Amino acid sequence: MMDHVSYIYDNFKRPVNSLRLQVNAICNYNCMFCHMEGTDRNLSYMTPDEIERVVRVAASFGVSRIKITGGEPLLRHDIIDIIKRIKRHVDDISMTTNGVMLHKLAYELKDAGLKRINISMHALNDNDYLKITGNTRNFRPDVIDGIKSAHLAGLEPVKVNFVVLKGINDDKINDMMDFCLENDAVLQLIEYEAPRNMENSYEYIKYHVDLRNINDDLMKKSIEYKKNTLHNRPVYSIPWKDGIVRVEVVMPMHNSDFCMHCTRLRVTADGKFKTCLLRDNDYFDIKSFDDDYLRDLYIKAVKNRIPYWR
Ligand SMILES: Nc1nc2c(ncn2[C@@H]2O[C@H](COP(=O)(O)OP(=O)(O)OP(=O)(O)O)[C@@H](O)[C@H]2O)c(=O)[nH]1
Ligand SMILES: C[S@@+](CC[C@H](N)C(=O)[O-])C[C@H]1O[C@@H](n2cnc3c(N)ncnc32)[C@H](O)[C@@H]1O
Ligand code: SF4
Ligand code: SF4
Repeated sequence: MMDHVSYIYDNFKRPVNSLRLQVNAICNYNCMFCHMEGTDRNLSYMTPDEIERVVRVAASFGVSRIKITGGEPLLRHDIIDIIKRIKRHVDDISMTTNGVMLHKLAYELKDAGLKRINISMHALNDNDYLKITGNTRNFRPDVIDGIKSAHLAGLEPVKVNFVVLKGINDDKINDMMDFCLENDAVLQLIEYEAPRNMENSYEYIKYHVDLRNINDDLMKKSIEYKKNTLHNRPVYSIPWKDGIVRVEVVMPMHNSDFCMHCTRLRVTADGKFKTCLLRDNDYFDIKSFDDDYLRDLYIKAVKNRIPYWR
């Protein structure tokens, strides 16, 4: 573990203290809104050793948080090995998953070094869940088992990701607050996001909900208000039924404050640094996993980061 290392700053005074690591770009779902972390679906992947080399170099520049994502990260048969290797260099390891495989893996993930987990579940009824995830087989009960197993295994906090979609689930936020209260989870309300060139698409206009009004309403109801330093995202504590539920709101669209607090560099499944989710011309190909080469490329990528919404 590296102590007292200084971060590399980009030219907008943003330090990079975390990596968003896409460990694959395949998935057992086909969600109607999926951005695939700004990549295409493809079969590429880095080996656990290659991932460890990238993480070691990032840690040497002060990176202390790793977010594991995909595709669906739990489809990798070697995910436990990957986490164990990351853990040698970084403590705060989290994952975002659709949760289908989680009930089988939660304890192993925790033992390997995973600290916390975000589980995507965008509907509480089967029809909407199948429609959103593009599936014919219903894994929603497995996902709920996964949420419960994550708690039992000690992955804390458990967050439930909920992308708000007009006409599909935007009237279900209260139900999700009930669910999160019952399951001791943080509800993460997420605005459907897209790059500028997709904002006028039929799909986007049809389903996008601006979360600002919902956010204002939550703020009024809250008794405590904190910030997730990443993106300066608001986290509210809201008295709800017989308890208190925490709700985080992710409002990335046209939000310059969100981008000014973006402190992560991305790594794609096919071995590239990527400076921004919404850009498509910002890749730095990791052609060699040699330390010196990786260090130079890492610095180059960080220095090329530009806030998307300004
Ligand atoms: N525009 C943009 N959206 C992001 C970025 N990182 C995450 N998101 C979106 O934020 C939502 C939540 O992402 P998660 O992977 O669950 O969580 P996280 O952003 O890593 O943060 P934590 O909840 O603190 O672990 C998803 O819809 C992501 O697409 C980013 O750097 N830029
Ligand atoms: C790309 S997925 C990868 C991890 C995993 N497969 C999952 O779905 O949780 C990461 C997160 O981004 C969210 N997401 C995907 N496309 C999105 C979009 N266009 N707008 C907002 N969030 C999106 C997903 O719901 C999920 O919470
Ligand atoms: S589960 Fe995740 S990666 Fe898979 S399609 Fe849905 S959002 Fe995309
Ligand atoms: S600059 Fe903005 S859009 Fe790009 S990755 Fe960071 S927060 Fe996301």
